[in-house]
Amino acid sequence: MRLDIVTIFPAFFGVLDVSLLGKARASGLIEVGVHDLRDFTHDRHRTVDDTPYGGGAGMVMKPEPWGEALDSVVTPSSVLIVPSPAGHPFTQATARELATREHLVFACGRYEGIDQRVVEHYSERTEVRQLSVGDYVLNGGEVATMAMIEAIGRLVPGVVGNPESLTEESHEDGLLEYPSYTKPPVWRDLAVPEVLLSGNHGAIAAWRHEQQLARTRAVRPDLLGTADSIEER
Ligand SMILES: Nc1nc2cc(Br)ccc2s1
Repeated sequence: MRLDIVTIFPAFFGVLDVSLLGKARASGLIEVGVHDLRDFTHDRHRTVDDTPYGGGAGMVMKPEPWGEALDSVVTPSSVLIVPSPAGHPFTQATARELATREHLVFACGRYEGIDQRVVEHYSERTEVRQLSVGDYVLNGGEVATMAMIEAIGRLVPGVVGNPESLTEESHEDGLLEYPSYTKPPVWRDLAVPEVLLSGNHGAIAAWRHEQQLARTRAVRPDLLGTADSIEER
C-alpha cells in the first residue's frame, strides 16, 4: 500500500516514522509520501488561500495549488480521501475496506476548507471519499488523516504481529469489546471475575460476549439493531 499526504504542515506527519507504522514503512508494507502544498504555489508568499466568494468569515483554500499537488500523485486507481466534518462517517468497516486498496491520497484542508471544485474535478477522474472522523470540527484535516492512517494501516496484512488481536476489538463485530484483565488476581481489593480464572473456555467466551452486549447497550445503543438482531449476536 502507498499513502500520499498533501498538507501545509508536512512536519506534522514525522510521527509516521516511528511506532507501528514506522515498522510497516521500514518493512516496505506501507510507503508514505508527504507533500507540502506550498511547494505547488508560484507567488512570493506561497499563497494557498483566499477570501470566500459570497462573503463570510475565514479563508478558503485556492484550487490551483491543490490541482497541481494532486495531479502529481493521484492516478485513476487512487482513492482520494478528503477529511471533512461534512463527510461520510469513517468507521471500522471503512478502515477495513480502505486497507485493501493500493493507493490512498489524503488532502488535508485548513481554514474553512478546500474550494469545492477540487472535489468536483477529481471526482471525474478517480474515487473521491469525503470522510468524517466525528461530529466535531478540527482546525484542519491533519489530525483526522493521522487517525484514519492508523486505523487503516494496522489492518494491512503483516503490519500487526498477531492478526488474531485484530478480531476481538471494539467495532470489529459491531459490538464494543469486552473488559480485559491481567495479573495480579486481586489488586486494591478488586478481584478478577472468577470465570476468567476457571479455565472453562466455553463459559469464558459466553461471559465475554455478554459483557460486549451489556457494554454496547449501555454506552452505544446506536450500534445495536432491532431487538431480535441483538439476540442473534
Ligand atoms: N472533523 C474535521 N474537522 C475538519 C476541519 C478542517 Br478545516 C478540515 C478537515 C476536518 S475533519
